[in-house]
Amino acid sequence: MEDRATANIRVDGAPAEATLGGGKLRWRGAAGVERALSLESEVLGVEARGKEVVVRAFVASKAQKRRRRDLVLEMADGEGAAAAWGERMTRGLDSLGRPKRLFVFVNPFGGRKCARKIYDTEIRPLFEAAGVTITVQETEYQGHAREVASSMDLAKYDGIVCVSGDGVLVEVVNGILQRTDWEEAIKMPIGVVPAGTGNGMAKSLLHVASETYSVSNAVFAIIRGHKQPLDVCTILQGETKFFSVLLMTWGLVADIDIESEKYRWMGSARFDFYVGCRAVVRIMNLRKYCGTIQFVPAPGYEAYGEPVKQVKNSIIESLEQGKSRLSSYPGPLVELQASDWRSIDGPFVAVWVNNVPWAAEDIMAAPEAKFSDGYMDAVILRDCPKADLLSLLMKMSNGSYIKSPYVTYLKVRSFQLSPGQLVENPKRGGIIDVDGEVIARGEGTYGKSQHQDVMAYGPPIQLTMHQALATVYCPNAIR
Ligand SMILES: Nc1ncnc2c1ncn2[C@@H]1O[C@H](COP(=O)(O)OP(=O)(O)OP(=O)(O)O)[C@@H](O)[C@H]1O
Repeated sequence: MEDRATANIRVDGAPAEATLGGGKLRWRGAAGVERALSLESEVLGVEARGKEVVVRAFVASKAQKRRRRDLVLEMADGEGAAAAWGERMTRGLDSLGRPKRLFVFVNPFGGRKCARKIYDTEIRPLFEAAGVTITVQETEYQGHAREVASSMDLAKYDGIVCVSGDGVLVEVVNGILQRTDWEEAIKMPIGVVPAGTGNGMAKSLLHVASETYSVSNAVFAIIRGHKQPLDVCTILQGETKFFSVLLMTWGLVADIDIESEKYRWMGSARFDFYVGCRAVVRIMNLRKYCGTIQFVPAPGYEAYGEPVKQVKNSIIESLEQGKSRLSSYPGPLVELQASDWRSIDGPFVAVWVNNVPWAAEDIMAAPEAKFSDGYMDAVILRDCPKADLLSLLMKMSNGSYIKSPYVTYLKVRSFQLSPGQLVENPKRGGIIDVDGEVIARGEGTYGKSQHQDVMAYGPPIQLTMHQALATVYCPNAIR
């Protein structure tokens, strides 16, 4: 859109002169006020209709909330001018590299069970206005998104969208990485539209780009098609592997979260109330877990912990074994020296390892986390007087809790958790949760007898980062 075009038009019945150039459509409105629309950041699509050009816009108002608006330009020079302007603007939009064909997962059971309604009322109309061809797949059971992502014909689509919580996103990443063509497949951009109870990724992407957290802003980010590389963490225990893009939690927050599951039937408001009460109960009867963590610190964090004399580097061993079997993604190929490792011994109140800043839309667990820096942000809480703990948890809503003297916050390349039993009850273990799913439960924890977890509680669980392995749609260039 280097060249400039002008035309006499009528907008909302009032005559005006319009200019098209530099990626902007400008015109003088009825009161003589100059108006402008940016093709890149405000226009969804364009259509020539007889003598008219309809510009489907999504504009930010003073209150910052974007709204749909159709601008109808009536061309004084008739149909030929309308067709030429329609084509010119369409060429301008096409040059932006926006996705045209999207595969959309909708989890009808996500969050408050209204993802389907959100899709019909808020999401589909925006995609339609942008002329995006959509293929929708409702997820029918747990693991369905993973299955589909592991076998679908990706050549038919420009991107995959998850209208869900973080759970479906994680399934899609895991499904893609189990493909034999994973190396190419993982380049497929993935979009997230928040429609679950845990929407940490959508919140992180919108917040870092200074966009308001909303369904429509998340959809518009996908339509605009900006992309952001995303680190993927391989979680490994022996032969068992799992890929994570959000966070691992052990101790306090995992306990509150998982023990609250059984009260889900109560509905969201009472569920939130229950989580609050549960948090207070957990603080009153604060649990501390034995265990050890080991890590390879990022540059600048070498002073944390104690040097480790002997590390059995099973990360590399397991990944090397995986490589020889070929096929799916083996995990990152890292060369870590034994001398790089440091360790911290328990007891621990909580350990959280994060890839992105927000763990949910109201919990900023790792304010320093970056999407593709190749590091995890580890948060360690070893002890904290009960009197300070509630206020510390409250400050998780804006991330300021990391300033507490009881919190250790550091960036690491690799991390190993050897979870132990409760200090006050050696017969009882804890819960390890990755991206909202329990991966290991110790003896005596809630749900132990009902579920077979993917990993065992006790043996070391290792986390290693693969920098910028995946790609997500984001609102605009992220710092
Ligand atoms: N039709 C379905 N029935 C049951 N489970 C489903 C269905 N579709 C998806 N799931 C599972 O629901 C889980 C959570 O999905 P999602 O993250 O979208 O919602 P959520 O409300 O944020 O859930 P959670 O709070 O458990 O994280 C995923 O593991 C997914 O596999």
